[in-house]
Amino acid sequence: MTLSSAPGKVYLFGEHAVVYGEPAVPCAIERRARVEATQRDDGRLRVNAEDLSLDGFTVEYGATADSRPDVDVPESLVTAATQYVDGAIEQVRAVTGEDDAGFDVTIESDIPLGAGLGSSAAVVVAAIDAATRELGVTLEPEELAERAYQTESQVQEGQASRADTFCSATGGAVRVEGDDCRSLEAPDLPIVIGFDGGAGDTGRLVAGVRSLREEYDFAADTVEAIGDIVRNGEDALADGDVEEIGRLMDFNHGLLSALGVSSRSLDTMVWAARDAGAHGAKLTGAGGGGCIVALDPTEETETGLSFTPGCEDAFRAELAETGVKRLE
Ligand SMILES: Nc1ncnc2c1ncn2[C@@H]1O[C@H](COP(=O)(O)OP(=O)(O)OP(=O)(O)O)[C@@H](O)[C@H]1O
Ligand SMILES: C[C@@](O)(CCO)CC(=O)[O-]
Ligand SMILES: [Mg+2]
Repeated sequence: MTLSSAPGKVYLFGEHAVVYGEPAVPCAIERRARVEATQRDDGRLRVNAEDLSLDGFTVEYGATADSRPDVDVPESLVTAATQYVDGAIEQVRAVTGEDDAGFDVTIESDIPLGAGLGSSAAVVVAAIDAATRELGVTLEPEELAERAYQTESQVQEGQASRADTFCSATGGAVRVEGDDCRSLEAPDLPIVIGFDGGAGDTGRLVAGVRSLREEYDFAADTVEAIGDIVRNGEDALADGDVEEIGRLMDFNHGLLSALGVSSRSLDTMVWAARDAGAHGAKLTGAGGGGCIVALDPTEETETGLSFTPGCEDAFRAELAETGVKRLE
């Protein structure tokens, strides 16, 4: 049996635009997905994902595409639930050359699903790491990130960046532009997260931005302008200028909102954070619902958010210095 964990992330700048080759700066946070893998000798995959619904459920199915999951929940939920883990195991089989390898996989996660904190990337990174090690192969973080990216890309129908998976595999703050992925020196940031209890579908939100961008030149310009914000943000990060970082996050949120990926509750939380005196606030990740990220060294934003109708949870997040962790 092997056990690996990988962190979630927030985007300081650049989600969505990063899919079209603009740079982005995500930052890993100490909220983790833990994946345990044990090899089976019958070639089947059995996934136990307690956090996927309130009750949790176990899915057991074979190595072939037509074998039906043994679970009593709607088909769409099963598909949404299993596609990232399926894709991860496919990568494990490809990288190890063990096409018939089967696994019992158990997932436990502190990262809310579909909320912009990179639960999919964390689960995929931890799953590939645990299952490859179970077969005696240990991947370097870069190779692990690349394999995890292939999985996200497949699930998001070819429309994914390397940002979430690279950040989760390596930890810390990173800069991703196309296939150029590197670690960044970042100041210790006072990150506060607000969560509306909801979720957005990454694939659908990415598709929405893509069609806007194809239809309107000004939407394509908006995507490019997000790239300009990121470049300015890198300078502000290098200078440790938290006020400027916050101002740029505010601007970034406005452009994401223009691209149609915010929501009433995300906007409400962003304004609550600003009213509480945060340096800046924006949605994080794909949007549609889920989380915002704000910067505030005082307690005010966390307190303000916790009294904001529509905000289900407000908490401080620490930077995760380490990406994937090999626990057993
Ligand atoms: N604890 C978990 N157990 C099993 N699968 C999970 C778990 N957490 C996430 N997943 C998988 O990831 C999917 C959610 O990924 P999605 O990309 O939509 O959201 P996210 O990664 O949380 O947010 P974002 O991509 O915006 O940062 C779930 O539908 C499920 O397939
Ligand atoms: C919306 C997006 O930019 C981030 C999702 O966390 C999609 C991606 O980069 O693959
Ligand atoms: Mg995701």
